[in-house]
Amino acid sequence: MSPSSSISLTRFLIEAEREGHIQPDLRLLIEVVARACKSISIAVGKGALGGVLGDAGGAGEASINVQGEAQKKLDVLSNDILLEANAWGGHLAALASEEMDHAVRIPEHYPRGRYLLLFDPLDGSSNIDVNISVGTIFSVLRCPDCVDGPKDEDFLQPGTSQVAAGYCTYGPSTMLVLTVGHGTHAFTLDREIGSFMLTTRGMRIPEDTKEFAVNMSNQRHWEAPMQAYVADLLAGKAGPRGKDFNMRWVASMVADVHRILTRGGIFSYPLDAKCAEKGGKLRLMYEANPMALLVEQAGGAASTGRQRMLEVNPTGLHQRVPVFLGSRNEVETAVRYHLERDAAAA
Ligand SMILES: O=P(O)(O)OC[C@H]1O[C@](O)(COP(=O)(O)O)[C@@H](O)[C@@H]1O
Ligand SMILES: [Mg+2]
Ligand SMILES: [Mg+2]
Repeated sequence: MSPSSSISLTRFLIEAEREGHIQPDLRLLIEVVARACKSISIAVGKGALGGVLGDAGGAGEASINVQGEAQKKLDVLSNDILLEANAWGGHLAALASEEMDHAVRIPEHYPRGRYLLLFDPLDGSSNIDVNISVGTIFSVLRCPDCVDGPKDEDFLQPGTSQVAAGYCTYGPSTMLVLTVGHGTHAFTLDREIGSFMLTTRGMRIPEDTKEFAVNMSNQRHWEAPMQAYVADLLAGKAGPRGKDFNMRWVASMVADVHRILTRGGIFSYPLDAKCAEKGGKLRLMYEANPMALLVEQAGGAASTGRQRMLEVNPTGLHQRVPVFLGSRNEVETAVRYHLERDAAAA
């Protein structure tokens, strides 16, 4: 990685356009999202000084989102920043957010573009108040019916249809990680000049790993294949895997996935008895699909444990799924534990 990269996000996107990887309106849309992420980064960076910590809602009354989760002030603020930045740009037909019940159409009297934008405005909400990395995740789809639509159903496209996906991580440095279907690239915000600068072109996830990320406190609630898989990881050198594994869990998907894109590993949020009714904990459209595209474009793999993530046919805007992603061989091993045990139980 060059510490003195001179390629800005803008220049990178212009090159991608010249090479025919993106259309000019998608370039502008990505620029608008990046600008919104800069504003969120400034708000996150102010912390307690900016009055942005703590729960949203009035005195003694929690504000609950469509996911049934209590919102933080920064969840609401980040959502507003993304809505405001994108609503009138002319590149979008509609937006959908983890924090909103339904998609929002661009009003008819504004120029309506041909893309759909989905986002998790603030990922890792439980970490906001303790000054640990959080992030924003986004995904871009084409609008199939921009004349009469768009409706919620127009967003229900498999992850393979994404034309762009990315995240911004608000950590020690602010980074934007992006794919437009031609590799996964990392940009670091140069706070002095206010631009995202290319710092890694073509991120590659090592195929093998000795590091896993999972919330171990859910162990007793997991399904049998996951129990067996993690038991064998924990058995280390003496066990069937023949090597010792390390564990990391930030509890911000953006931060955990960023580590995996940087040095490998497997991230999982499997099905457990607590979230089985909902289908999982993480959201397909706002979290799993964009991360799956980024990971695949970096040579990794992403699965529900039983199916390639990007091939899941969505049934709802807020659908949840089990997630396994990261180093290709390790994800394939985890999937094998599921499929073999399913077959034996059938
Ligand atoms: O608190 P848990 O169960 O470890 O879950 C952590 C997971 O939940 C999430 O925080 C969910 O995202 P939100 O903060 O956007 O709801 C992920 O980022 C993270 O991987
Ligand atoms: Mg999230
Ligand atoms: Mg969120």
